[in-house]
Amino acid sequence: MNEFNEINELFTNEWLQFIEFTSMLIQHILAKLSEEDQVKMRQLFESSKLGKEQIDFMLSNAIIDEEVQAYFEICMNTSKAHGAKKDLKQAFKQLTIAKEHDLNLNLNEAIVHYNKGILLLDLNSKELLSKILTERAKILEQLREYEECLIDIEDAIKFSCKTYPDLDQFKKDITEKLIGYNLKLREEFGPQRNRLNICALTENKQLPSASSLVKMNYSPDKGRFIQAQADIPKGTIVFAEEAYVKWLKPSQYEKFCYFCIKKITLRFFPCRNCTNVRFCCSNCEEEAWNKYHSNECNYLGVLKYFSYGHIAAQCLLIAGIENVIEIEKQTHAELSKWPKKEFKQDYHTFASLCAFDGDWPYPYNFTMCFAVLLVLRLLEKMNLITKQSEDYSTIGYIMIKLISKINLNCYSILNSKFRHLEALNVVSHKETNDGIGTAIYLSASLPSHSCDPNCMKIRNGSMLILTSTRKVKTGEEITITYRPHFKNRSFKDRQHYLYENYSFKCKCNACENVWENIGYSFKCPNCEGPLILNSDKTNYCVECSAANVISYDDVIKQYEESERLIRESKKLFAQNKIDESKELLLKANQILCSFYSHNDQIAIDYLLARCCELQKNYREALKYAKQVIKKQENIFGKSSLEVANTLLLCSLLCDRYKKTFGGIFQRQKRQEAKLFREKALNIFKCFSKSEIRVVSADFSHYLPYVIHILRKYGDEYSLNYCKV
Ligand SMILES: C[S@@+](CC[C@H](N)C(=O)[O-])C[C@H]1O[C@@H](n2cnc3c(N)ncnc32)[C@H](O)[C@@H]1O
Repeated sequence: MNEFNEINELFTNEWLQFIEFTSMLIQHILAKLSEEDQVKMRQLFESSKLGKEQIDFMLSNAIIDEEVQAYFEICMNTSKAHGAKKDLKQAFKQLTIAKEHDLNLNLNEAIVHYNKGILLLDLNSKELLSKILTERAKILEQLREYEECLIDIEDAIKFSCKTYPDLDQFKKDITEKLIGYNLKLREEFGPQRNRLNICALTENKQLPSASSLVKMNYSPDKGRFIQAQADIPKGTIVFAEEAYVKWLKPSQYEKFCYFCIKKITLRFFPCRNCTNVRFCCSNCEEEAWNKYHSNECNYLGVLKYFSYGHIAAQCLLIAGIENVIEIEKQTHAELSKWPKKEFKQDYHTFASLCAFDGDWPYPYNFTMCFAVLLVLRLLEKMNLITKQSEDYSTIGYIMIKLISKINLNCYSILNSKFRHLEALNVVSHKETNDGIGTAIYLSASLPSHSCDPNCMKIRNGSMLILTSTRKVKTGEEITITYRPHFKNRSFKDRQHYLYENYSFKCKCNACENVWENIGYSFKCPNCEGPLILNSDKTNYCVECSAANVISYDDVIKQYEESERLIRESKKLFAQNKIDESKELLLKANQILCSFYSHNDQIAIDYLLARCCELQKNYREALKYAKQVIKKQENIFGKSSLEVANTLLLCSLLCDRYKKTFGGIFQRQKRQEAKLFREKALNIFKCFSKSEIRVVSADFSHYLPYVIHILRKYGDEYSLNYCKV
């Protein structure tokens, strides 16, 4: 078992570590099994689908049982060795340091030590907790962090057994300050700075958290899907749903609320039992505790290795094991009878979610099975099941099904509510992965995928919002993208990705019509037509149908060189070496000339416009900005936010340009600036209902100008931006 400890040290990502570990373990186990069992195990895990058979085999084999137990104990001992415990003495030590910092006006340091102290405090000492929360609130007040301060005061009032008129007054004062402060922000930045003000929709009786404009329907091709039952204007919220299960990556335990996944900034509320996880307030702590954390709390050190296994365990705990067994037995037969008449937000619904139907590759399926056995062991420890129970292996099997459902229906929870590229309406060549957790939504699991979707996802903590990105007509299907978009992957790559990851052959409109992304293609050496590149290195020209006419590796090499040049030029730009930066950009531009409209070309033109602007060469800056518009129209559409942003940039450049002229030219440029501005505002207005106007990263430099324009000319709602 020593080698396993080494692996523990090697990996920072628990799940990767676990996969690596189980891959190694399978060899270890095979070597110990009888020849007959070796053959059986190989067959079970190398060829057939994961299910009851594998679970039963693993449960009935004494050697495997021993290995499971041995690993389980290692995890338990490791987590015991590393986990800090509540310690009143240490807590007081921290609180004393905090007080000293407070007296010396080192307010941020004081908060750090209050946090450390509160984490170690026994929450049963309610009066003490209330007193310390009040002290922390006072510091937060001095830091003008009124929202955070108010949460502490409310918790202080909640935990205090006595009535404190002082606390009530404190709450009143801070509430007033907060209103005043928000009004000030509103004056400076417009309404609702950085905030997406969306309440869960409750109008739809069939689908909780969906708008009444949609309903569920069924087709033999796709199963259940969501359909518009009235015309839906662009920018309408069709789903706003809280996650049924939300799982935070262990590496994020200290950074986000373990229950609602809100970012922890200055302060947090601790778990009543452990020092592993943090909450944004006592209400979240209470809810998590009541729903699942009371059971799993002491075993987080073990569970954190199992990722999907942990999420499945949380599903079981939230739903209640007996309930799950009962309902799973009933619904198993019902799955073929879609659509359901009723759609209740209970475990019944979760059980009826579609499951991943493909084959998990070996030894990944062994990893999953092993995780399930470990969770079963944990459930025993929690006194929720016994090994003697006839349902023991059934729960194992249910867990496998749960994992398959999670695999197919899960959404990533992203670090920032606006960071997701889709929210920027940008389809990027390179995909980013800044997931901090995983969530399951019951209603929002139903929309189908399309490579040309009509809705986009926006995350706000663990809340998922789907909004329409164009007008959706009555009867049309509501679609989102499961990742591939016809603007960033070839038809072949899209089909491959969806089959590999979700086990279905995509039948969306874009795929049925074999749409290729011309905007991302390369130039065919024969006819200069759009040449489509697939990730398996094949390529073909849409215009002359020539196949495999270029070397994939050569193109990628050139592309990487252009990327390097852009990187270097950005560095030079940051050092204020504008001429040198421009030179590299022009070189990169030359390389990318043999490609069609890439995002990278847009980035280059943006930077060139910026260089020219700093050189006060507004005419050339305007030329590059106009080139950006053309490419953006090509990629994102004429009325996209990207185009609107660049139109505003053009208007800014015209304004500056005009100052270098006199008389008639000045008037002409003023007129031009106005035209650009009006076009931009018209686009922004279309997005105003969705309350989302995002300024993309490339554009952040012009943010003050955007704010200025929107405040001066936009409607009341057209300013809700986010720096990214
Ligand atoms: C997350 S579920 C969507 C809800 C599912 N249709 C149901 O009945 O529960 C994903 C499954 O829907 C079907 N599906 C979704 N988008 C599809 C598409 N573009 N083409 C074909 N099938 C699709 C596939 O069976 C896929 O495995």
